Amino acid sequence: MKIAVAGTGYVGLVTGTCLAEMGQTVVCFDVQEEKIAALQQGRSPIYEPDLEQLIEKNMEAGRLSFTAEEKEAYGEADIVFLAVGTPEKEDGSADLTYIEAAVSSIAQNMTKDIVLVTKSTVPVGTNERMRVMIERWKPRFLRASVISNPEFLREGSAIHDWFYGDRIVIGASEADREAAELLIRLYEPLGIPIVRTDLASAEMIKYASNAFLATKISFINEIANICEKVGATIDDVAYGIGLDKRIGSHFLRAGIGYGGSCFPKDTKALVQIAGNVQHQFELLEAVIQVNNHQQALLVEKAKQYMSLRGKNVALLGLAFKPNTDDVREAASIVIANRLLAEGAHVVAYDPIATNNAKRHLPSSVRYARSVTEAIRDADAAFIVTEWDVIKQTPLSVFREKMRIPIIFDGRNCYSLEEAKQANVTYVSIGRAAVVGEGCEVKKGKY
Ligand SMILES: NC(=O)c1ccc[n+]([C@@H]2O[C@H](COP(=O)([O-])OP(=O)(O)OC[C@H]3O[C@@H](n4cnc5c(N)ncnc54)[C@H](O)[C@@H]3O)[C@@H](O)[C@H]2O)c1
Ligand SMILES: O=c1ccn([C@@H]2O[C@H](COP(=O)(O)OP(=O)(O)O[C@H]3O[C@H](CO)[C@@H](O)[C@H](O)[C@H]3O)[C@@H](O)[C@H]2O)c(=O)[nH]1
Repeated sequence: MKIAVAGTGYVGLVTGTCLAEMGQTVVCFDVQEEKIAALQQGRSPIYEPDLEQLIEKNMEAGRLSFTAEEKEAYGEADIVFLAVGTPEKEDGSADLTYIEAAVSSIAQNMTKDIVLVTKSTVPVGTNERMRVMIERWKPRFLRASVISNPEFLREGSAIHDWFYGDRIVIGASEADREAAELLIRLYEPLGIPIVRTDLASAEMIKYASNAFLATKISFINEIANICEKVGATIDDVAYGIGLDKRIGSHFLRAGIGYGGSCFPKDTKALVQIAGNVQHQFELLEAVIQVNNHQQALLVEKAKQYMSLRGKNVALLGLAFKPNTDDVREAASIVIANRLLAEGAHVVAYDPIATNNAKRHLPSSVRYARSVTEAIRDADAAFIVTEWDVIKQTPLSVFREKMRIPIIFDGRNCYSLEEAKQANVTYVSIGRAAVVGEGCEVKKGKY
């Protein structure tokens, strides 16, 4: 059996590589020739733990290959996994241009009956429309089945998530029952529970999952903001809530809001999907609004302590979360722009994401090669991503290196006890501020 994968972003690369690791023969195609050229030399265009080693291993075993030729990818393929991007349009709805282009190319280049498996996140109804499209464009004597198989991987732990996911969702219409069974057999060795649905329900499971997780984050962030005002501590509150099994302890880390290539776009797309059927999704609209507010919160907090004009500010962490080089919709972009608008000089540090960040952040941001270089003589430090290398830097180092040791921590990397012992001014999320001696900065005084 030959498997083709369309798109070599996170989802395409992880899908192709992990299927090869499971013993399948896989060829991955992308329209970006430079990505394919790098991959053909065993180099991953993205930073994802363990991915490059697995790519190399499976290329050497002859199970995994990469091509920029559509014919080579789709000709003779039995199954095609579709993993192209579905970015956000200006109105928040999903842009399906890449999906349509890929379906058209698959239809023109297929030489056997195929099962088209949609991994990309697409609005409810898209797979049904894809069935119609491919039916119209493919050779008449061949058959194409369409399956919705949304992906739930998290960046930074994508390989683990493939092999140990909580569930696999397979949506298919009655007419494509055999194709769904083929896919179920392909996934069976993983031993992961399989949820078998119709096309629309599978598409909805993906959006509803992301929207629910985003809701949990905005909820805990709102609780954190109230905690600060009533003298409660968010760490204890989140722990106390999470022990209730009906709530669960995951996704209750308060911070500077969610970012990344999925939650921001998928929440907006679901508001649009609901709007298209005259349903105003008020709860999700509020989740999005809370998140926008939360991403800007750290700068607003800093302004209560100091004027940022002319200050040297260290921005620690640029990726939207640790263990990825992805900067899409990261809070660092909002924070850097706001700091610059307040007149601060920004020196940024990220262990992996700097090259990507340069494409997203204003050109006046300067870059350091280490935490200590970024905080040297700084007037304030903003912690934006909880990379190990950042959160393992003792606060005593901040005290020693900074001109005035004041830290605005958007990820609650340190305990209040550590902050007191290090004698720094430490402002975090949902917790009381710690004010160190010699850095009692107050509004308008600094
Ligand atoms: N990134 C994630 O963590 C994640 C997780 C689950 C689901 N998803 C969803 O999966 C989809 C892909 O996400 P991603 O982050 O991997 O995207 P990405 O932007 O990293 O990569 C998409 C790739 O598709 C390629 N492409 C565009 N048009 C093509 C075409 N016609 N043929 C072949 N390749 C083409 C692009 O060149 C790019 O390399 C999106 O719908 C996303 O919402 C992403
Ligand atoms: O308690 C938490 C958990 C996460 N986050 C933030 O939420 C964002 C998203 O984090 P995460 O979900 O770990 O990363 P993604 O790689 O974006 O994965 C999400 O989006 C993917 C794309 O749809 C889905 O496949 C995954 O299941 C879903 O978790 C990041 O900015 C995190 O910092 C918090 O602020 N608090």
